[in-house]
Amino acid sequence: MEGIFKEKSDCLPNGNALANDEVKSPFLIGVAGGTASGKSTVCKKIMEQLGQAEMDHTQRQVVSISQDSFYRELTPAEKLKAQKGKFNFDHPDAFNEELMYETLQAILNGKKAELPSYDYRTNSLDFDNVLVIYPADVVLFEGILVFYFPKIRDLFHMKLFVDTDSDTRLARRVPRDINERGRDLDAVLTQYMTFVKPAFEEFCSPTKKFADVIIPRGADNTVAIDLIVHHIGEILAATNIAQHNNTVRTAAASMKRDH
Ligand SMILES: Nc1ncnc2c1ncn2[C@@H]1O[C@H](COP(=O)(O)OP(=O)(O)O)[C@@H](O)[C@H]1O
Ligand SMILES: Nc1ccn([C@@H]2O[C@H](COP(=O)(O)O)[C@@H](O)[C@H]2O)c(=O)n1
Repeated sequence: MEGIFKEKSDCLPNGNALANDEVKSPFLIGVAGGTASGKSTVCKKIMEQLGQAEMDHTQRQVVSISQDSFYRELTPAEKLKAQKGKFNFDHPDAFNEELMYETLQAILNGKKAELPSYDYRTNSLDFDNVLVIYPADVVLFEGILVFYFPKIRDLFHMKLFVDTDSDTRLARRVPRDINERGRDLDAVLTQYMTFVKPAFEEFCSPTKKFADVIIPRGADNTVAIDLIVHHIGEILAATNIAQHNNTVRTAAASMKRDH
């Protein structure tokens, strides 16, 4: 997985021009929570309320990425285990921590990144479906263990934890894994009892204490989502003003030079 970072572009696809040595460093928000707690749904709602969801992804000021893109590639023996539901995808070792850190660093340094999507049917990264992350103002990074790794946790400007009760999460995970992830009921329940539940208790749940905002009931909590959206809206407005001022300053300097 090399070459996922591209050099900083001078002119962004969303029309924002960067001065030669200016870096567009986004506000990075971590969104953690147990499996099927509603992390992706919360991110989607935030994007929708900010008017970003319907925008072409090259134009967005707010982008959302998933920790799934950083599952490490499995050895042939691990692949066989995974096919039988006997690989622990909820353990921190299932992720490529270094790549996750380097990618977030690159994004924070205003570089474009290309992330593979994740194919749950084959338990592997899908490099044919790559999500291009252009420099944005706000980046949401969601996943079960985004607050687990201290080095990564320290990169976030804001940390959200989606706190949905475990019965509800299991009731959502079962139909989702059967309908969308190509699993059968027996495998879903065995994986849940063997790996998912114990790993949630050992690795994910303890990271709730690092959150700045805990969102009980996930996407149903419209009050919490409204407050978060309001906060992000203020960040975007401040960024737009700063960019406008910078453009005016650059134009004034160039007029003065030409004179
Ligand atoms: N508030 C909600 N009410 C009903 N279903 C929901 C709600 N939030 C999420 N879901 C459903 O639960 C499943 C898991 O949600 P998702 O947002 O993908 O969770 P996560 O990203 O935490 O795994 C999906 O099928 C989604 O449509
Ligand atoms: N090949 C895989 C990879 C991951 N999982 C499960 O996905 C869960 C994380 O995704 P959420 O959208 O639910 O947060 C995690 O609990 C893994 O068990 C999988 O089943 N197969």
